[in-house]
Amino acid sequence: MTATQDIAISVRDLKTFFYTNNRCNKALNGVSFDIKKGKTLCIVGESGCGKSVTAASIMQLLPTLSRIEQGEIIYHADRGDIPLHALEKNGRHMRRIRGAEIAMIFQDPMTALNPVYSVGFQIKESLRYHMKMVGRAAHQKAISLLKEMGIALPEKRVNDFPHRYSGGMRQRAMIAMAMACSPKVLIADEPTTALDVTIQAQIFELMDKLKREHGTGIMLITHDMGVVAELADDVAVMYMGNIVEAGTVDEVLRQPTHPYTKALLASVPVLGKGRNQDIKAIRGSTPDPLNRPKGCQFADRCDFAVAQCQTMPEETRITPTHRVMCWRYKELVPNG
Ligand SMILES: Nc1ncnc2c1ncn2[C@@H]1O[C@H](COP(=O)(O)OP(=O)(O)OP(=O)(O)O)[C@@H](O)[C@H]1O
Repeated sequence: MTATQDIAISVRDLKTFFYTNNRCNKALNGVSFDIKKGKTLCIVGESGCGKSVTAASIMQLLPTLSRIEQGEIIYHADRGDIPLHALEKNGRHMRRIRGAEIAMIFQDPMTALNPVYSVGFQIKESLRYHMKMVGRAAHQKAISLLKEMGIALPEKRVNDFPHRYSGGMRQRAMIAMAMACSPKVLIADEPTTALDVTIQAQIFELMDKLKREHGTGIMLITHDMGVVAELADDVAVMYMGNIVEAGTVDEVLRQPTHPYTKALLASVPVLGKGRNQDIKAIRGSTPDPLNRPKGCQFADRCDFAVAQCQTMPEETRITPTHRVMCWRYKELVPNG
């Protein structure tokens, strides 16, 4: 078990729903996890399972047609616990926390960078707003952040506009901006999907360094099990708005228990195993979120489904850190 002082954000039984055309999509249907200080939590799962909605719920950046229906998001700040779910999303308190104490990086850096201002101006604006740092001190800080992110000639590059940066450099600039105020938590939503693999590796190395040297708690959303193996301390596997399995990276990758986790792992090639490995795509597709099956959401695609799976499985703890939502988990525990 993790001591409370080691947790940066705890999410408990979070339910976030979308309301469109008088219909309700239970995008998050009771999600619980912790983002620990100085650790990386990877959230994995297929498209539409709720990864981005989880991030948007924490940041209080949900679209207008959605809302948090139930549950808690507690930010354990040095000054005390702050219930983020209860803060007004555009209120002063949330604006002070967002970007400064909890920062986010996106797949597309232009989501965060404004094309009409220089990169340096944007970093300095964040330093001014959140840290009251201005003038020469802010300028020097912007340069040192770009340098820390591995941008060559930062004294010159600080004055460039984002369009003069390459894709990888923009991503670094966005991380520099996110890190400007030394956030306690960094939420990264598929931050390297659009980049080539060498740049991808450099960005991940950078994030790992931030975690080690600044004690930043990282929540990394990814499709990529290779990235999980490389970077995660903890893993949460999502399917249709539920965390179906969670645990330490060793538990989830070495002893996957939920049929969905097993299927996800079987669907990716393993480096070093050669060309003849048995790679299996997960059969079927995710159900219509507006017309969900009654019980286990994965049952229709599951090779182990039985009649009991027509009712929603309870969450069971296999170890203090490893939990699973599957009626048949006991039969499926490796060596179990
Ligand atoms: N702006 C929106 N309006 C209506 N429904 C939405 C919106 N954004 C997300 N949803 C719904 O919420 C659910 C969760 O979506 P979410 O974007 O979190 O998935 P995801 O796991 O991040 O997928 P991806 O990997 O494709 O980004 C889906 O059913 C999706 O259709």
